[in-house]
Amino acid sequence: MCLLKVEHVQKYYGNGGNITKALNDISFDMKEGEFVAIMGASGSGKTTLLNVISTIDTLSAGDIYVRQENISTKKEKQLAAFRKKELGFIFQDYNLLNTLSMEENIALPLTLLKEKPAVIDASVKQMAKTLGILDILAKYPYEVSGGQRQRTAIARALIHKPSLILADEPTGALDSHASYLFMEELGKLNEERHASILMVTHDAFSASYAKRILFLKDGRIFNEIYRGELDRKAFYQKILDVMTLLGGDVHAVR
Ligand SMILES: Nc1ncnc2c1ncn2[C@@H]1O[C@H](COP(=O)(O)OP(=O)(O)OP(=O)(O)O)[C@@H](O)[C@H]1O
Repeated sequence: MCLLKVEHVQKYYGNGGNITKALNDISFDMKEGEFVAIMGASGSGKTTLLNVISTIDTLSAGDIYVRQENISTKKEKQLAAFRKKELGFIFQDYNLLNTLSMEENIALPLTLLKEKPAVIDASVKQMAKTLGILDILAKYPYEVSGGQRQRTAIARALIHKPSLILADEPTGALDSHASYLFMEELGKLNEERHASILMVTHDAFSASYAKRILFLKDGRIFNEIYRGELDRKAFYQKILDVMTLLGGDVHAVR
């Protein structure tokens, strides 16, 4: 079933003679259970695309449907409810709140949805057990390891069973080993729990865990590649090839 439909989306910043077309007629679909990465050079529109899909930012033109519901026409109050219920977020720095325990951090989406305390408690325990972080629930973010913070961020993104997980440069602040561990977790989430994931990244290694990659250039979809039957390493090589083609230089696409 179609989970996300992005139709002729445009986003302009500025006015008069000083307009930046951050998104210039973007259209694509995402099915339930897909894992899609968005790549492209700095300034190509990646974060803007994620922000309009997450309704954090408004569109200049076009429509976005989540499960056939047009989210571009909703009012702010409805949007807030939509974000809380349907979306899970994973940010570069994980955005865990230092004043909340790990348990409270994970529970946050359910607390915002005004779930009953007993339901919250059971869900958090279940999720923490799955991710192997049961023993740190009473601790605070600054008292645990980087890997445990990652797992907590994943638990929080999943606890309310969102339709779509949006990740913006989730490995951006991690070294290569931590990136590997994080992407293994995210990959498992997609493979084993069929989570639908849309991830912005500039990193070919992280992108190689996705099943499909959209390459943006100057606010447009410039290229699209599928993993198909390739194993992850072969897909990684293919991504590097496209990046070279795109930028003339791998480093130009960060
Ligand atoms: N709030 C804003 N006001 C004006 N211009 C903006 C704003 N946000 C983004 N832009 C412009 O829109 C374009 C796309 O920006 P965006 O942040 O989406 O790119 P990106 O691909 O995510 O880049 P990066 O990899 O550097 O994060 C850029 O030209 C940027 O300067």
